[in-house]
Amino acid sequence: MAKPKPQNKKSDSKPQTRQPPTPPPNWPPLRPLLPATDLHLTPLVHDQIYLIRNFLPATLCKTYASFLSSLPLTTTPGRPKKDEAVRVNDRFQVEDARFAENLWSGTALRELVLERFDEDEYSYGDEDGTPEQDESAKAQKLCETWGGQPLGLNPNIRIYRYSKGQFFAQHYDESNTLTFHPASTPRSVPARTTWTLLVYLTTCTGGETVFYPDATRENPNPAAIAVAPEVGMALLHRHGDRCMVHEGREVTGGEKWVVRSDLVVAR
Ligand SMILES: O=C(O)CCC(=O)C(=O)O
Ligand SMILES: [Fe+2]
Repeated sequence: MAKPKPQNKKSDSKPQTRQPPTPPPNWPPLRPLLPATDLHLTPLVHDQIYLIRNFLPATLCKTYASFLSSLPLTTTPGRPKKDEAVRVNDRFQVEDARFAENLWSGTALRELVLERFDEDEYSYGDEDGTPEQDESAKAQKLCETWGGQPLGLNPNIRIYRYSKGQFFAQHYDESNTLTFHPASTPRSVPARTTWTLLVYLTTCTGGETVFYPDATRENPNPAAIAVAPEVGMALLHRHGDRCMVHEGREVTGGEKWVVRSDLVVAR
């Protein structure tokens, strides 16, 4: 059932500004991993939500959840700022360009996003076109899908732990502008975030990430789309102007651990 829409509530995806910067933690290596060839970017809602199952294997998720629980997580206050969504979880936030780069290039993510972003639909090198036409059509589709040329992940890394009773109320995720320093070049470039990345490290009862599609004339009462956290699954969803209203449903059993970043594209 569709829920009433929040009144422009947003998540606070901006990095902290007033506190002194948190030093990057000594993250465990992102190993073992499944090769990109064993993984798929599966559309859940075309052009809006993609899933990558087994993005991180269960053993690595276990290592991470236990490592992350040693970090100084802070419980977000129940009372948000005026235009922020109610969010009750324990959280750790850090600016860490190196970890963001590892999560992008050191895993299958970069390859899936850049090469295999529309596997089901796009057939590279089929009989209908020359290789050159295919390349330029693919490049165009890539920029359309991701909102620009993908550069990497937002160094603003957020870790969430939701225990029983914790949740993230309905909101939109905003696009943020930033100056991005791709690992491959010595220069920084103007960039912006276009998609949210969530990586679930655990499964739990409740705690689904639920999306509420807008009503249309053809479908005035669209069903909500609930994604139950799966160990090691990554979810990408479009944010900014075309973000779907979504929430993190209340966890009713177990703990939900999430790593959050955003896809960064050239402006
Ligand atoms: O934890 C979830 O399921 C959703 C998190 C979310 O919406 C956010 O980080 O903006
Ligand atoms: Fe969100």
